[in-house]
Amino acid sequence: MESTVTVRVPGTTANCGPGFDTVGIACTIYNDLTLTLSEKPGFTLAVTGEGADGIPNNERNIAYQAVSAVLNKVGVTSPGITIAMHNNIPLARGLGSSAAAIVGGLVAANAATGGKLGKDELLVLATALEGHPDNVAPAIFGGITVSFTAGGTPETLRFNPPDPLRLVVAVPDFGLSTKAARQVLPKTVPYADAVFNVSRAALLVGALCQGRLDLLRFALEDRLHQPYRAKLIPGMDEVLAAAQANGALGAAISGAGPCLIAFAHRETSAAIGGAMVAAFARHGVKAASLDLDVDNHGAKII
Ligand SMILES: Nc1ncnc2c1ncn2[C@@H]1O[C@H](COP(=O)(O)OP(=O)(O)O)[C@@H](O)[C@H]1O
Ligand SMILES: N[C@@H](CCOP(=O)(O)O)C(=O)O
Repeated sequence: MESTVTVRVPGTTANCGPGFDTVGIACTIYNDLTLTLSEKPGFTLAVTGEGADGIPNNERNIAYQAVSAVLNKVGVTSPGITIAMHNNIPLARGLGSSAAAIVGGLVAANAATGGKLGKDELLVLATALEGHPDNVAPAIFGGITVSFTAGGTPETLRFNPPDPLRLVVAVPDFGLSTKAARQVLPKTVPYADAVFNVSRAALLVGALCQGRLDLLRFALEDRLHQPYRAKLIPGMDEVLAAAQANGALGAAISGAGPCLIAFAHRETSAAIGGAMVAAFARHGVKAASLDLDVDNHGAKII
């Protein structure tokens, strides 16, 4: 019997300043993945769109690994596996392309085998493949997620964004793998910096829940990862300052970077995007801007 499923998965912005490896938001930029399971033996994988040339089309592909993880978990063997992906999320920029590929594979395989796994179980598989839960959680659940591990099991608290919240992303023309951006982080941080981040992360969640967008300029401040990653993103401080000077509610690195993201009201978003791109240009970095909303659905079958 043949089963074909297409899944649309949102990109995600993780950390949101102080919420390192914890807070994530789904954004209105999407990758599509079509999976066919069949009795006819064979494996094919094709990728189009963003970064297609550099993505493996064999068993090393993380979307294929995600499909396999679900088949193993539910005890299904499929002689034939065909995967076709179309990417709109830029690769290795800090918008969760790897999480989207993983979640696309998991959700498609789960649907194609009768939907035996719930979203919580998909979160466990996705976190194991991605290594941290903050992108995969909003990619699965949509909205804003606060993820944590309890007794070794990743879990997430999901809530809707305050209305209206616009996400303006400056996307540089160079890639930075999350792995490389994690290697510059220190093993320990000063106690005062940890306390600073606890205050900001708690404020971030409170401000987003209460719609206190005026507090985001403080709530997006971070001392755990951004200061260390600044050397990987030319002009980072100036780009963040340009966003703020042009009306941003607050600004931060998106994920592990190099994208920088400003939280904004709709009416100021165009000016903020232009100012961020211009500030990158002053540091010799070509960039483009994306004007996104929060995606409230997460991955869905289309
Ligand atoms: N559609 C895809 N299929 C398979 N692998 C992908 C796909 N999209 C991204 N990846 C993998 O994820 C890597 C980028 O992940 P990462 O460094 O975490 O950055 P980000 O998730 O911020 O884009 C790519 O180099 C590629 O190996
Ligand atoms: N918490 C992670 C988030 C990585 O997000 P990505 O979109 O860059 O993959 C980190 O900061 O390393």
